[in-house]
Amino acid sequence: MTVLSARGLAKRYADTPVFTGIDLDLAAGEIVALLGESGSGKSTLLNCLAGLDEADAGSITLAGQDLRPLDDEARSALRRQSLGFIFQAFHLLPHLSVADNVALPLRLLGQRDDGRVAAMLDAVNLGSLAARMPRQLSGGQLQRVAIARALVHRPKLVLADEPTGNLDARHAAEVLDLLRRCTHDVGAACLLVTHSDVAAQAADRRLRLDADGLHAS
Ligand SMILES: Nc1ncnc2c1ncn2[C@@H]1O[C@H](COP(=O)(O)OP(=O)(O)OP(=O)(O)O)[C@@H](O)[C@H]1O
Repeated sequence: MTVLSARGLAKRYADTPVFTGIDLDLAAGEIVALLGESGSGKSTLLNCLAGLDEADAGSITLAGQDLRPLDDEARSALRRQSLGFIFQAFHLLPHLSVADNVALPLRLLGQRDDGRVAAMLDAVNLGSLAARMPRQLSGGQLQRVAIARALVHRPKLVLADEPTGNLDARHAAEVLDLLRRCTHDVGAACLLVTHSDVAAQAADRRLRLDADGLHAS
């Protein structure tokens, strides 16, 4: 089942084109690595898919819904429901506990499910740290909280921007393994921006972004 379909996506900043003619399909259950040189536009593409930035041209169909005819509010609602985002710098809220950070996507959907939050924390091996504050965790632990938060509402699509960029090899492998397992468990598709060969090889397939567009790698 196709979770995300993008056609003809293009983005430029002032006079500088970042990418053009991007077509992309992601199926439920697959992890796809997005590779490319620094500055090739990987983060920009991810942000456009997530609605954090706006493409200048093209269409995006997410969970069967074409985003174009939707107003801002409907787009945001669909993205809240269907999307999980993992940032390189974690982006946890410092004044909320680990459990409350993980519960956030559910709260934004008007839901409360303490059992689901606890199960997600167990899935990333952080069950015993639920009451801690983010400043009391290591980098690898923070990234695992971010994975739990991105998946707690069972999104159809997970976008991860260099989720292992800040971690040493052992913790990076652990986080990738968790991401793969959790993504498969919730049946999501995952697009993973990475500079790491190990992460790229762990993906189901690899795409490379360059000046000519997006190619199988
Ligand atoms: N807000 C912005 N305004 C102008 N130019 C931008 C903006 N954001 C990104 N760019 C430019 O767009 C291009 C793509 O940037 P982007 O961050 O998407 O690349 P990337 O492939 O993710 O790079 P890296 O691997 O280094 O993170 C770069 O040339 C960058 O300078």
